[in-house]
Amino acid sequence: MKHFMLPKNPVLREAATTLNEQSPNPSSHKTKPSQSPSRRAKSSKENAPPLDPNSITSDLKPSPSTASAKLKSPLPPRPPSSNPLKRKLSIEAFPENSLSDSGVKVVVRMRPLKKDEEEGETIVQKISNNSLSINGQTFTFDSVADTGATQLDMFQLVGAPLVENCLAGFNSSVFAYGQTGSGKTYTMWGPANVLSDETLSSDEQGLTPRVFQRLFDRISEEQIKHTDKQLKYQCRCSFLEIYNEQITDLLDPSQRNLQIREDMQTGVYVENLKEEYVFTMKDVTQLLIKGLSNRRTGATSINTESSRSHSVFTCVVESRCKSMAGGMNSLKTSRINLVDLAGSERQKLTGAAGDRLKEAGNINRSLSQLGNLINILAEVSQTGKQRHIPYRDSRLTFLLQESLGGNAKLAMLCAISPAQSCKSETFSTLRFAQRAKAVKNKAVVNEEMEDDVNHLREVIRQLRDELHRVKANSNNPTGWDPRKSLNILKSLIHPLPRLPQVDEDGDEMMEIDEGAVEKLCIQVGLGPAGTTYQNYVDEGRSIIDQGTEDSDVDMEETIPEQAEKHEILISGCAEPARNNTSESCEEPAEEKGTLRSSVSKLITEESPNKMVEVRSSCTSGSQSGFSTSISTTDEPNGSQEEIGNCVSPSSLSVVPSEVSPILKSPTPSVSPRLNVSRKSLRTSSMLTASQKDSKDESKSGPENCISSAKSEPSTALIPQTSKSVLASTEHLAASLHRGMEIIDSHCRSSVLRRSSFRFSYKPEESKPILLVDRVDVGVQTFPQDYEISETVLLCANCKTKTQLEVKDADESNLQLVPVDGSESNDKPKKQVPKVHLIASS
Ligand SMILES: Nc1ncnc2c1ncn2[C@@H]1O[C@H](COP(=O)(O)OP(=O)(O)OP(=O)(O)O)[C@@H](O)[C@H]1O
Repeated sequence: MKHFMLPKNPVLREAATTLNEQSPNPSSHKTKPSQSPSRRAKSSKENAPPLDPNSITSDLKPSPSTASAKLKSPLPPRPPSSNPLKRKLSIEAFPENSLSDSGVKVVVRMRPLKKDEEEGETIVQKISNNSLSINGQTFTFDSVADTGATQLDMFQLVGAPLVENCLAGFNSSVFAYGQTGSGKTYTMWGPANVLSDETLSSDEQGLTPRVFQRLFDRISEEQIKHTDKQLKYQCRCSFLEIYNEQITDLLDPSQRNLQIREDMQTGVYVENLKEEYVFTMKDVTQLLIKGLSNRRTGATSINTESSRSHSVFTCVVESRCKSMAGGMNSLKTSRINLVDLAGSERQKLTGAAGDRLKEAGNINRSLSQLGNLINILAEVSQTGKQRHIPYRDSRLTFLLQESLGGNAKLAMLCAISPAQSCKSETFSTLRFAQRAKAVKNKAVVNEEMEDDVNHLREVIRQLRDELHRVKANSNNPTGWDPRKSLNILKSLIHPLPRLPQVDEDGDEMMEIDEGAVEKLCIQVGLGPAGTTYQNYVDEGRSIIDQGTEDSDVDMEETIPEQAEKHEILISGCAEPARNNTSESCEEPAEEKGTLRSSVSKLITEESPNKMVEVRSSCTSGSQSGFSTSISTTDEPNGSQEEIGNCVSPSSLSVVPSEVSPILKSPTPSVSPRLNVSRKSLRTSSMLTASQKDSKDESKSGPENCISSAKSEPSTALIPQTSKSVLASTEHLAASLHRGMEIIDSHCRSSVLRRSSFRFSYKPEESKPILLVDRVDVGVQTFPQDYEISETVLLCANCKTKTQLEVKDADESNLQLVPVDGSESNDKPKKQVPKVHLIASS
């Protein structure tokens, strides 16, 4: 039979002998692109039926060489657990009424005896419409068609429901399974000489042409019925075969060894498989004739035109309509898979040799893998146990996986022979059919509503947000995200143009465009790029430092290097006080550490070439506030250079650069460092000298720090007064904003700018802050309507306050500070005493 396959493609015939020698490596086989992306096959997971392992001769069962071949099989790489989720989601995404917990429909068809078999005994008897017996053993299925069943009967049993399922939006598949010569091809396609009969006048028309005739009839009916919905259908078909584990496009036989691909959106598909749009029965018939004529067949002792490959005819049916209710568009997509498997055969029976033997081995192997898959699916369906489903065992099962236990309604058409000679094979087929009957698929209506799309987008957005939040918290238990804070800080620096926002959710290391920040600083008018950049960095760091008050246990390690680098250190209070402050601010260690770490990271990422030191200090005083001082040291050619700018109106300090009191402190402090720094940057927060003066100087110390903190719990800018301040980035950012306003104000009013500055913030009830005499160091950043009352020098070590007498300072304790505030080496510099200069009112 199969005389419709007359014009065998010579290319394929030739290829049949060479394909086995080709490497299965996908990269080694080029395929030309498909006609258009829209025509590219996206045949989702398609299905195929299994083979009873019992029917396979032992010499054809999987062997080590088989396993090796399997490893070489160029199936797409296994996605990282995304597929199960995808499948799960795709099923759960549908409303319950669109779900169909459908078992596999099994129909057994018994072909008539052949002439050479007629003398023998018929071993199979039909008992009822759904049961039969063989050698006294009864099998029950969904339907049993005996030898008198017609092609139309088979269509009514299998084809008609398939069409209705398809129009409802379900994927629908039919697999023809059975031993060679049992009538699979006859049932699926019908004889070739009647295939071209578009009127289906021949009783021998196969299932497939009948299905499409019915499909087109029903489409017409539906369109007439739903004209108000503007119902439109589109069908596109493809036809392929799997021969010796290689895929060939039967509609374009030059496309051989096609590769199976898989992605999240389209599922499993065959790359470069040709798809043809069909609009009439004639279109389909032409495709069937063309494809079947290209299918590989061969003569065996049982079947003169035995199919030597698995063939899969796929039609994707899309329907679009407008819902009357909301005018939303609806898109239903269903896939029809019509699969004619190659027949299993016992080599002893068929006497296969040469190519036939090799083909038989591949056929049996893939059918065996299919049978194994069915066994597992049946077990899972019956017991509910979770098991690995070996879809990747073969091209067949991988390609057809959606139909096997997945999103499809599946009908298994099992063809058997009643001949005595086929008894063993028939038993195997019936057992396979029994197992297939136990498999439960989860078919869903593949419909997308416009509203659904929008809803899913929103869900995705929310999930993404949640994921980002969790990721951020996993890295930072306090929830404080330096990236987020950086963005907030950037956005708060008014009136700066917004800097490019940092991806707060990115996994990669945050890299700050130093140039961009520098540019930003220039734009805001904070002074020369180099120094203002550092100021900018210090702003955030200082404010954060206010909240952390934590310490760096690595302080000791930083001392030698810092000493060598002639850094300028401006700090707010003397060492003991600072140290005590760090210890007395009663910050939770965890918060301190975390925040400190985050801040350090932020700063060091922004300023990788600068050593940054953050210090906080508090002083006693009822008028609490904070001031931030920033110092920058550049050390070109080893020359000592200091740049000190104090924006604070009332505090100014210069500390010795060689060994700063802070560095000497054995108590925790912060010294986040990256790389071998050529610059150092330190910030210490402190109360203004005027505030300090309001209290007894002798009370400055840890106790006063604590008391101050406790006495001013409502002062927003006193970090040590509330833990919430630590956790609130916005709060810190607000502090920065306030500070920046002050800076802005200063920038507008001040004639001079310096390379470093200090700014302070005080509650309204605090005393007026007086400007400090700049001398050569620092710069005042407050409006000039303040008057300097006095200048006091406070020793960084002993905290004693004295009148500033630069000339008395020990020359060895002098540092060079650029007068104009720039970092340039060319700028004039002036020696200043390396001691804290604190201006107090
Ligand atoms: N129900 C039937 N009525 C009449 N003839 C049939 C029927 N079933 C099968 N035949 C005939 O039996 C022969 C084998 O059928 P067919 O080629 O369809 O078997 P097959 O299962 O496809 O075999 P293979 O697996 O080797 O391809 C053909 O000549 C076919 O015409």
